[in-house]
Order: sequence, then C-alpha cells, then structure tokens
Amino acid sequence: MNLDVPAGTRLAVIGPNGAGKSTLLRTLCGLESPAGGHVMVGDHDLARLPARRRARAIAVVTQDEHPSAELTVAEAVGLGRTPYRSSWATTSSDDAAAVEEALSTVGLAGWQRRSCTRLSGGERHRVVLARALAQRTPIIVLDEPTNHLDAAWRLRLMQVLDELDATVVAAMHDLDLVLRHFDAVAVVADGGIVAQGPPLEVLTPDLLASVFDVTGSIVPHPETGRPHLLLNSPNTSELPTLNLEEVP
Ligand SMILES: Nc1ncnc2c1ncn2[C@@H]1O[C@H](COP(=O)(O)OP(=O)(O)OP(=O)(O)O)[C@@H](O)[C@H]1O
Repeated sequence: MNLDVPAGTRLAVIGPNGAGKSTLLRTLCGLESPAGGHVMVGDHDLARLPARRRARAIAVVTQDEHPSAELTVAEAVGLGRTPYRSSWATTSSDDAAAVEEALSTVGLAGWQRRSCTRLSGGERHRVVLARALAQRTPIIVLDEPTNHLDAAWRLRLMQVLDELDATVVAAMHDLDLVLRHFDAVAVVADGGIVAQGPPLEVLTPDLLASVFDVTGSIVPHPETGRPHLLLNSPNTSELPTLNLEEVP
C-alpha cells in the first residue's frame, strides 16, 4: 500500500477512533518505525536522515500535546527554532522574528512573557501550533489540530493551513472541514488505508456508512454555494430523547 503526498498539498487522515490515524502519523514523521516499508521525504529515506535534518524537514504536533509548565510562551514557541541553533547559541533575531510571526498567526501576538501555566486549553494548543509554525519546515504533521479550539479558531486554523506554504498532513475528525480544506483524504480502517483521493470523490454515502456508520449528504452552502457535508446518525429516531421534566 502506498501513500503519496505531493509537495505543497494538504492530506487529511480520517477514520474511526482507534483505527490507527495517530500511529500512521507518528510513523510518517519518524516517531515510530514502520513495521514494513519506508517513509521517503523526497529522495531521502526518513529513517536515515540525521535528527537535525529531519527536524528541519518536518514539524509535528502530536495529540493533546502541552507546552512545558516551566516555560514562558516565547520559550515554548522558541523550541521550534532548536534545529537551527548550535548547542551554545543564544536566540538570534531570526529566531525572535519566527516566534513573533508564529504567535501572531495563532492570535497570541504579545504573549511572549506569559507563563505556560497561565493558559487555557485552547491557548496552550495554539502555543504548540505556533511552535510547529516557528519551525518553518516544508512539511507539517498535525494530529487533530482543531482539538480544544473554539468555533472561530477552528475556521481560522483551517485558513492558516490553506495559506501555509508547506505540505500538510493532518488527522481530522471534522469531515466537513476535510471536504472544504484538504486536497486529498486517506481513510484508515480495518488495519490499513481503505480509500484515498480527493475528498469529494472519497466521502461518498457508501464510505461514510461503512466506515463511520453515519449517513452523509453534500449540500451547497446557502450563501457561498460551496459544498458542505452534513452528517446524521442512521438511527436518529432510535436515540433516547432527554425529557427535562423527568430530571430530578
Ligand atoms: N502506545 C501504544 N501501545 C499499544 N497500543 C497502542 C498504543 N497507542 C495506541 N495503541 C492502539 O493502537 C490502535 C490505534 O491507535 P491510534 O492512536 O493510532 O488510533 P487513532 O485512529 O488515532 O484513534 P483516535 O481517533 O481515538 O485518536 C488502537 O487500538 C490503540 O488502542
């Protein structure tokens, strides 16, 4: 089984809980070794790339990652600059500029001196995303990047990824965002990739029913006309309804 991600494109990895999305992503960025086969970055086998070159090629945000509590926001985001520093070097003006730009991208401009202990869940997540952006790699791998983000920031993050000059691979649960913001989708289920291709071609009613046990319809947005995916449980009428008068 092959999974190709052309440079500069965005691939969403989707599948039910426990299907293996995080495992696939961890393998793609070298945090785990593949049981068989190779991960190639351009012409290079990832397993043979020295750590520093790997870190200059791929930025990773794993699931539910937290910035270390002892760090300030600037220090946590500045970790993304580690692959460009020699061990004795102090922060360069390039590093400071990359940190400032990344923080501004995630809506935290001016937060450099704040302690990471004094952040909300969504703010912590945006700091971790900023660290990956500050790494300025040609490839960015994100495991459920919309976790902890409010409605506005979910959409804003998708816009950031749309505008990013990088190859993006992200595990996603929100299939409507996948339809609207990704060039391709790989569906993980039954221990492998069961489908891959453009989201409009892959997210068919049959696939949604067989992989996720949901019904789905693609409808145009009433104002923009752009396609959106509406999901429903096939057994909605059988779900219990909550009668508030019966709650003690
Ligand atoms: N460290 C681990 N050791 C052993 N098994 C693991 C480990 N991490 C995950 N698994 C198992 O591997 C399988 C795939 O897990 P993975 O985290 O890749 O799924 P996922 O598709 O990302 O799930 P989710 O949508 O719930 O995040 C699951 O059955 C899980 O229980």
